[in-house]
Amino acid sequence: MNFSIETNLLAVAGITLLAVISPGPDFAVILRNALRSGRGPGLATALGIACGVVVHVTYTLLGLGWLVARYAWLLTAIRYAGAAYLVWLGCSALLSRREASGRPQAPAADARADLRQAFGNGFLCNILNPKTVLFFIALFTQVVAPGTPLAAQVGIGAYIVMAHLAWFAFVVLVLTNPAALRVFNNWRRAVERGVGGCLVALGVTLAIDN
Ligand SMILES: NC(=[NH2+])NCCC[C@H](N)C(=O)O
Repeated sequence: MNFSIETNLLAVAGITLLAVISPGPDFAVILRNALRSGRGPGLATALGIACGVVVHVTYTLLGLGWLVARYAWLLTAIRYAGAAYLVWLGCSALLSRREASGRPQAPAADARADLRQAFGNGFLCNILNPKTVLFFIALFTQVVAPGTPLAAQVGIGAYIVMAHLAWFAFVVLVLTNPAALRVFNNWRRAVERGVGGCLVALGVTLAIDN
């Protein structure tokens, strides 16, 4: 088959958008952090996710995807670590006692710690998702390589990073606008429990799903 580079780029653009937008662990952790801690930590979570994607893009561009095929235990290890992390995030949302989203009067040091923690949540959640690992390997072996010029491959990587950042930042901005927060504040406990339950369910599914 002889796909033109334009066809390939369109395919990559479309496949990426679908993968980014379809709800999964990253989406759940964005919900958890934006609703719990507000806009700043929500955006820090989105940035963490995007940095996780930078890592996926980097090892894929370096041609290290074959490691996962060669050492199957690598993917298994990522899967169990990711599952445990999601269950932990979910349980902490289920058991959370925090008040008022965004905690406007939080001391500066607390606020910085919140941002760092939120960034780490997004980063780890993304990096430990075996489906994202497989997404990159499949995309770069089936659609991008081997004839695609390196500059185009780097451009595709940058596009995938930006697509994650833009989508998840957009979700955070929507969730933390005043109207949405008013609704959320009336249902705070239920929503936090619901999101926590989803995270635990995603973790358990990841652990038992082959
Ligand atoms: N290309 C990917 N698989 N990206 C990460 C997954 C994004 C997915 N929509 C989620 O919310 O978890």
